Amino acid sequence: MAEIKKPLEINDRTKIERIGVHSHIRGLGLNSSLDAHSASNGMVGQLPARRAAGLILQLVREGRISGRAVLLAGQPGTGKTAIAMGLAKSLGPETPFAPLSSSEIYSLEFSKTEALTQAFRKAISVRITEEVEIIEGQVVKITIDRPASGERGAAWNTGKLTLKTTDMEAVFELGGKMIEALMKEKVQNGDVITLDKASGKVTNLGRSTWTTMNYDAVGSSTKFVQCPEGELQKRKEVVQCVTLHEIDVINSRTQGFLALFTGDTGELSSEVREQVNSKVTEWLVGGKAEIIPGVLFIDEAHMLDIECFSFLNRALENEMAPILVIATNRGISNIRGTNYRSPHGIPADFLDRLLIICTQPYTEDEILKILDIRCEEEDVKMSISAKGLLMKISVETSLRYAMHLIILAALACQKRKGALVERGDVSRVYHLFIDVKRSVQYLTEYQNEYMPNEINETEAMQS
Ligand SMILES: Nc1ncnc2c1ncn2[C@@H]1O[C@H](COP(=O)(O)OP(=O)(O)OP(=O)(O)O)[C@@H](O)[C@H]1O
Repeated sequence: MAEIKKPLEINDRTKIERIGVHSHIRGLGLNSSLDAHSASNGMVGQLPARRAAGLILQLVREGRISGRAVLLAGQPGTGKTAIAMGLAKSLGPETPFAPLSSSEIYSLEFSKTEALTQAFRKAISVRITEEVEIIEGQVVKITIDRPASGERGAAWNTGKLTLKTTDMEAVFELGGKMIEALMKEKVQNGDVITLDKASGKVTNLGRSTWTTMNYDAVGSSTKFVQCPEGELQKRKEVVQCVTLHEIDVINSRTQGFLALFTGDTGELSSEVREQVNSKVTEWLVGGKAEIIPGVLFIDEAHMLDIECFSFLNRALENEMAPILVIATNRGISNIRGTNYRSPHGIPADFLDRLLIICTQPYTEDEILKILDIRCEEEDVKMSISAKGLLMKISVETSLRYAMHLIILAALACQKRKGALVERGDVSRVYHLFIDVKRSVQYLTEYQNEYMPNEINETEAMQS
């Protein structure tokens, strides 16, 4: 591999915010001395677990995390994933957080170890500082030559760009790609722009303060910048943060840059990874880069098998390893693929290296507060007595089930043209959608009415 390529602009991906099950979680809700507020940042209760997660956050921030692994253990719906999300939100934009559910490891496209290796490398960022050559100036004039054929829709291939600083002015020839980049950035006379000479990337920095005197009125959102001084061509220090996985994908001949967007990376060769590692080490030694280990979160950890645990054990020994946070709601159960029983379905030697954080069931007050936050998040106005009923349902069934009923009750309310969700709306949807307990009860009652399956028939024959 001649040269290791770094991805450009990959951190510019637009995030689409949806109302998801954890969208109300905005952080761990801790104060500056890492004590947990009873309700803050969308997080309610679980004070010891949140405090413990706060200490992990501190370790990550101080970079003292190599080889550490944390287990979040607790009953279903007690906020293990919510705490991991809170941790992720508190990390800051440069620290990577790679979430993974154990079931994603078992794929036909790649081996378990490949899936885990990719996940590990998604949780390690490299901050690269380098000097690039740029052209920076205020646009005086853009001339684009009409296509010779005069055909409508024919591409504009050539043109000229005049740029100036406070000290000089120069004209640059434009090619088709550069014209496209200028159009994409909506560059017009009077804007201050930079052109990256290596990649051809155009950045529109804003309107030059000089233009206000010469051009028409501008909108209130317009950003003003000074007209650059000195030479048009200069060297500038730029900082990029990319994960090791992103560098791997870009340097993998078979995958290429677009795979980052489709997520269709397939197996990456260990050769590419070795070359990327040695290049990154070179950058580190030369002071051009810095490693930022982040957090790898694996949910449903009881679904990992003995090979995965042995891989994780070894991967954690690596000095570049991120912090590993795993979560499970299982008690004593079989280690996947074996007949051995073990706490949480996790082998004893692996358990021994974990810091264990336990989550506890919620009190009625805490459930009420969480439901309140969810109503706000889903923009649902609900009466106090309806919330009380929802809380009772949550105690009898589960927090998740009660949370699902919020939007359903709001729809029932909308249907009767009500302004406030009332007890009756909650009760109506409670009877329309059954929870797990009632589903099991129903199944036991009507078991014989269902189609028999193969296992039942075989079992019946054996007995
Ligand atoms: N302490 C909390 N504060 C605010 N919201 C919470 C809290 N705990 C749980 N929730 C919310 O309740 C729902 C269920 O919680 P979560 O998925 O985190 O539970 P879990 O322990 O990971 O469950 P499981 O073991 O079934 O995976 C989620 O929508 C979560 O955001």
